[in-house]
Amino acid sequence: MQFHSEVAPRTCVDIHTLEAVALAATRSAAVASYAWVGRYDQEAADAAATKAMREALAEAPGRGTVVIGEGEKDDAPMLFNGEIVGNGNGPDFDIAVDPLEGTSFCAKDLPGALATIAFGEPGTLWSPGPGFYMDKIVVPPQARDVIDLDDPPERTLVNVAKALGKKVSELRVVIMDKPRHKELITRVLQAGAAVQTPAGGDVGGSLAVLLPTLDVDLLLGVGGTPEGVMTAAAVGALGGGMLGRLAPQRAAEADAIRAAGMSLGRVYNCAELVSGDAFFVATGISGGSLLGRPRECAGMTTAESLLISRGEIRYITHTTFG
Ligand SMILES: O=P(O)(O)OC[C@H]1O[C@](O)(COP(=O)(O)O)[C@@H](O)[C@@H]1O
Ligand SMILES: [Mn+2]
Repeated sequence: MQFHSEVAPRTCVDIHTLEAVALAATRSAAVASYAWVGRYDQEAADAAATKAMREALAEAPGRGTVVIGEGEKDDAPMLFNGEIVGNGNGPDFDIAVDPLEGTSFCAKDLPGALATIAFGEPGTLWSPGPGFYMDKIVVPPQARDVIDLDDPPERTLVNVAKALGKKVSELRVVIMDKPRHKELITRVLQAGAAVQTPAGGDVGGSLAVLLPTLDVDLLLGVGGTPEGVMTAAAVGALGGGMLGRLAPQRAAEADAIRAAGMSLGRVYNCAELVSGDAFFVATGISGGSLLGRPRECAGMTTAESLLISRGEIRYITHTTFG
């Protein structure tokens, strides 16, 4: 599989080259922000991750467009929406980045902070415009055809349980522990399912749904739009199911979405959030069940990453010397 360049002479760069760039980018971001783990300085950690990821992406063969970064929400000066990355010698590609996903986990030295990126062919990554938040459902492949964002959670649980060959009481649902999810958590518990309620990090929560080794069955609730698009790259590559709908959390956000001519009611499926070939890469920053934290020892730095691409998950432990 190749991402093609539209410039003449037509060039092709093997997808593995872009995967290597993506891995270098998340690894650099993870190692840079690891220096800030447990230092209670979210901004410094975010800035270090973003700067390192941006420098690594400058080496990418081709011309990448940052379709979504965290720029607008976090007022970040780098890797903002529309920024062009890469050395220009190669294909066009789109990226969605979150150099430090789980900023507060990093600042407080809690598990779950990740450096993340998704690469897609040009025009394939959905742009949420001024929408910062979206309602999401993420399920494994077996349940991809039974989800509906308009269903009440009780019905979703029944349908997903059936598709997974389980009872509702055997389901475990990831829902971020946010005030907006109080009622949702109560209803899921009353329906008989168990919940896992991390303080944040719905990319990691969604990955856990997709990975057979981690004991969760679906993710529900409202999280960030950048995180939603990156999640969709991973979900789509593995054939899982995902639905999303903009869910503004403030009147100004809703107004901006309407002013941009976007629909507040529209439900996007995974193939609409990421509409072509794409891959997803993450590197661990603060450790946890998904990926360990970077380790430095005797002049060597080791980082743990995963790459999700076209039906496979690869775990990469990478050690650099010097
Ligand atoms: O904390 P909020 O404002 O509800 O936003 C939810 C989003 O924030 C996160 O928990 C953390 O994201 P950042 O560290 O990039 O801010 C995401 O996983 C989630 O989608
Ligand atoms: Mn994030």
